Amino acid sequence: MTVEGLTKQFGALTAVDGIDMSIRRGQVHGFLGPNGSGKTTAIRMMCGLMQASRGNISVLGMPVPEQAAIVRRHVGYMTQRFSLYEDMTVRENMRFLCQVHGMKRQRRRERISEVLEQFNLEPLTHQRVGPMSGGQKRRIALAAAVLTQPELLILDEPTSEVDPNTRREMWEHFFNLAQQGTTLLVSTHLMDEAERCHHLTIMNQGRIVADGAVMALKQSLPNQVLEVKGGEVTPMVPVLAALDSVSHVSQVGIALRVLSTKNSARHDILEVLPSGMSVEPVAASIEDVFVQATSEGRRA
Ligand SMILES: Nc1ncnc2c1ncn2[C@@H]1O[C@H](COP(=O)(O)OP(=O)(O)OP(=O)(O)O)[C@@H](O)[C@H]1O
Repeated sequence: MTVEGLTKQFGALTAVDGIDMSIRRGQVHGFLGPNGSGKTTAIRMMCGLMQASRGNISVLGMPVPEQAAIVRRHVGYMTQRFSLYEDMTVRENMRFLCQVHGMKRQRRRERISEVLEQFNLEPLTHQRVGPMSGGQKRRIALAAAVLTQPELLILDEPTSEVDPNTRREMWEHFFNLAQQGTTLLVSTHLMDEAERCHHLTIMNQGRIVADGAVMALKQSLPNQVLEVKGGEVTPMVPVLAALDSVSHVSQVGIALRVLSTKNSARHDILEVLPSGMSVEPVAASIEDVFVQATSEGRRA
């Protein structure tokens, strides 16, 4: 899938501001950004569910919105809000979806059985979706999104409300699907999930502020990452944040993680640290990349 110059304006607000994106087949492509940065709006345009103000979209080689109807047959989309019918059972929901996609009866039976087994949903087959937990609904929504064996699967925050074990299971499913050739675009706010992706695009205020393979993004971080530990670190947060050479400080357990673009930072920190505390350079994480890439908007 490729998008060029994709833009969406809601009156005076430019929610998506001329983004270029390219997603390779068989990859798990993470889509990150603070709340309101434009991810869902971009996704909705890619699926042909919302008209772009400007720009070109090509999904599986077909232009959108011109061929959106055909494209949608090959794309699975799991929205943030559940698109399941609450009064129907799991099986009834699946049967309905297959019918909408014009799947023949025999094929429909096969696919529903396969998917129910694949996602361990057999015990829930005949239960109504309404009273189920948020996590169960997410699992069912994912199963529903892959019923038609889409070539491209777009998942908008698929693991919110999901417990850690189910989350792990869902990610196993994502990689199995990618292994079989499905392309996945996954929006998430969870940094451990972002670390798992092959490729990441980070948005801020409607623009792409970082894009690349996970390792490459970490290596290209202009900031050095320093870790401060060895005592009462909490009172040191405002002290370090006030230093000119420090751009960001956050506490992680018993340590502080400090971002800086200046070489003098380690020296400056040592000058204000009480004795017994240390400051050492550490490897960058995707959270560091995210904080650096999206900090401009917060400062503004
Ligand atoms: N239909 C709409 N009409 C007007 N403004 C909208 C509409 N849809 C989204 N917006 C605005 O566009 C901006 C981007 O919203 P969007 O939902 O795309 O962000 P997001 O990155 O998906 O956020 P989140 O992480 O919270 O889901 C926000 O300021 C939002 O209020």
